[in-house]
Amino acid sequence: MADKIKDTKIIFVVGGPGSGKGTQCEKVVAKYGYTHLSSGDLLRAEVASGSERGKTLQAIMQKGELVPLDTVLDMIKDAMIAKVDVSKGFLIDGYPREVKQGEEFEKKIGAPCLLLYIDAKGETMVKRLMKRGETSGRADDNEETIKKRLDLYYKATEPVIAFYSSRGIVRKIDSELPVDEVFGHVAKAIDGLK
Ligand SMILES: Nc1ccn([C@@H]2O[C@H](COP(=O)(O)OP(=O)(O)OP(=O)(O)O)[C@@H](O)[C@H]2O)c(=O)n1
Ligand SMILES: Nc1nc2c(ncn2[C@@H]2O[C@H](COP(=O)(O)OP(=O)(O)O)[C@@H](O)[C@H]2O)c(=O)[nH]1
Ligand SMILES: [Mg+2]
Repeated sequence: MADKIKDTKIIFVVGGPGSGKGTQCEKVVAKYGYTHLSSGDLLRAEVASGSERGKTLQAIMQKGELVPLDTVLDMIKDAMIAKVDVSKGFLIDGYPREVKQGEEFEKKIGAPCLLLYIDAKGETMVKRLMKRGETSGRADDNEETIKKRLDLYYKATEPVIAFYSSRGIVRKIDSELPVDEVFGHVAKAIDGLK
């Protein structure tokens, strides 16, 4: 894995729940052909499979808590291995959720060259998630779980941004703007990569 991943760009996409990570990642895929791996989607796929492990995961996600680190990391790693030969770059969406997740990722997989920090106000995120909840069918898009996810984001995930800022790889993206303008800034950050 380590030698194969060397020439592949790894981009962490970090932001609160409902900040617009998934929306922007889709646009990056369309323009740059990167591989999009959403840690939340990988977990939801496991839940949908109906496996025993999926049942355990579902209970944790329903509460808005973090699933065990190794579970998510193994899923991301397997998905990366499956694509590494054909991928120009990886968008790792919704990961790391805490500094420890980032450290373990780097030990087992490799270092990110960029962290896209998708930033929106708390009230904006809540509004978007309540709207998304009307159609998403996601068990965690409800008022109570949204509040827990937001609290956990501020407590556990924001420190991730400070951690990578000191390395100079964080680009803060204002996600209050219309989607296409947000993407303009995302594209600039990616174009700036060597
Ligand atoms: N690295 C991760 C990613 C996700 N989760 C679990 O999966 C849930 C959903 O994750 P995700 O889809 O990334 O949700 P949000 O951050 O709310 O963002 P989005 O709305 O983009 O899906 C989280 O609340 C959490 O329980 C986790 O534990 N660890
Ligand atoms: N107005 C506006 N809505 C957005 C923007 N980005 C995402 N949304 C909406 O906000 C909701 C959450 O977006 P999503 O990409 O799922 O966010 P994620 O939780 O960070 O992956 C979706 O219903 C999107 O349609 C944006 O830049 N502007
Ligand atoms: Mg998402």
